Amino acid sequence: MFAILAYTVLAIILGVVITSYINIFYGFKRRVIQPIKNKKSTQTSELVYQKFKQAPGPRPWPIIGNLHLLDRYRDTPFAGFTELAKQYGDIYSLTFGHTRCLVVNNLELIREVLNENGKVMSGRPDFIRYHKLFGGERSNSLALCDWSQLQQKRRNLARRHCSPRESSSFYMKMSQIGCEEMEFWNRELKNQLIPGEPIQIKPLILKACGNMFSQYMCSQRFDYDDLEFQLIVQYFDEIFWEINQGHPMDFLPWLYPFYQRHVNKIINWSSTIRKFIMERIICHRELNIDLDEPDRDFTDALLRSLIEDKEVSRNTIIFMLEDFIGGHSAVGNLVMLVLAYIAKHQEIGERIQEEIDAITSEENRQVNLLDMNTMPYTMATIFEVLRYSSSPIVPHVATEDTVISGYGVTMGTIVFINNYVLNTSEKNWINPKEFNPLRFLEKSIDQSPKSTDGSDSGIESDKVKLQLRKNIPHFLPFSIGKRTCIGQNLVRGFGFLVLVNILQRYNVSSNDLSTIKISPESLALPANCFPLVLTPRNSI
Ligand code: HEM
Repeated sequence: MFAILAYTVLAIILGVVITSYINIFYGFKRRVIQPIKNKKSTQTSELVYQKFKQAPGPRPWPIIGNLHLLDRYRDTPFAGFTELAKQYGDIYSLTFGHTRCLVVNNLELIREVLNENGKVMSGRPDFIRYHKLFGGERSNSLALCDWSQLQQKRRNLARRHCSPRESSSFYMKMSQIGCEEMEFWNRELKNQLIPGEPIQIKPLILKACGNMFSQYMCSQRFDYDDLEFQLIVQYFDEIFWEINQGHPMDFLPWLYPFYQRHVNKIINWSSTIRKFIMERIICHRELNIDLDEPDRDFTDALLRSLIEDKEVSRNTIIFMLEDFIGGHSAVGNLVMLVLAYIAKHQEIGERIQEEIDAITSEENRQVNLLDMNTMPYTMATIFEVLRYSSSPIVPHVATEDTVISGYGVTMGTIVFINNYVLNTSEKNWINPKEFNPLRFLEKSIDQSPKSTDGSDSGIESDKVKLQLRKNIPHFLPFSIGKRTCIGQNLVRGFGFLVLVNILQRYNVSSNDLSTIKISPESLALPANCFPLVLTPRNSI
């Protein structure tokens, strides 16, 4: 009896392994057939079909494919991809579980994928976690859905409000909201701060960012001691961390039952957030919308589109608000990282404070968004954090068979865009391992003598005025192409305001630098991260 059972189990395991291998091997070997112009033919329209091999790569194993190759790089998969590129070249294929993957490791290839082939490379992976985070359906999410007409519509709807142009009325609104919120923030901090003692500052920064986003998009702010608000800010932060982590379940979905508790936690975070958005924001706004008046904010624009456009559903707008309000976690985590690097390199904080003081000392005022262009070192520090943390670009998926750099890419292939290699390569940066904001600065074109009215706040180094380097082709923190980040102006604007308003009033340091643990390849910090010491500046 026992022997029969053992043989049956063995036969099942063998059957699973063989089926898995056949499946993986088929994906590994499959060629892509694409039409090309017939060079011999005199008729320009005549097409012939050519078979394209997939990019080279290691032979996959049954069940796991090539996942074992990244075992050493669990926390730094893109460093692993960079290592593998030394063996297989700048473009290579892998198999994770049963899924074919392509990794591209230089700027030309990245452009070929995201710009030239954007139309067929704009899907997203079908991970279970992505569905669970968005009410069971990842197409509800702007960042995790496949490309579609609805997505185009959602992006257009969001663009005006969520990508405010410099000196537009939306930009000025952002500035005002950010500055006012930092006044609330400062009062709250004073209540909590014990001089010289470290403070867990992350929740407070996230609440400030959360309020900036909800005021900007929904004209609504919440008290810092509002328990529901505190909870959703915390849950958004948990989700930001979660989304930035890889998970074995993504490529081995049969592990799902073993991670049921984790998945339930994710479902609870996102459903609590949605309930909050529904009850505390949308419900009473729906009653008050006046279609004859211009839109006050993003929520008005969404509610208007709900009434005017049959394709837009209530779900669409709830999830869009969730996506965009949730952007505050990215900004909060980014600011925390900047503060961490300032705690590690005190001279960086001092140089930012020099820029702040040059602007504010005469007029004794808050820094606002109009000051951003005269604070190049501050912006360079934010960019250096973006470079140094090298936040990964969300993976893309080929929605049709296509060809990249002469290699066939089969439909469903997940494409990893290795921007880590761009950010860390000695070909692109001098001494890339060094944290140095100056790399984002260059001599100012305007070398006019420094004005004497105190308004010139440009950092001077050996009497040379510096300005921010713009359009560095290999620096792509927000990606390029069809699915580029919609929130980048909000990141720059609100991130800048939070940072300068903190440094205007406080010196930032740490009593124990060893507590500052920063994971490479990620902007996300754990919800419970390091404390910092905020010391009021003498001049304030
Ligand atoms: C430091 C902060 C941020 C960084 C580094 C960042 C970076 C990125 C990157 C790399 C992508 C993927 C682009 C691609 O797949 O090619 C992306 C997508 C996206 N981001 Fe951001 N982002 C940040 C903050 C924000 C904020 C604050 C918002 C909204 C308020 C936002 C909204 C979005 C959306 C909606 C997408 C999806 C666009 C699409 O797939 O069509 N992001 N972001």
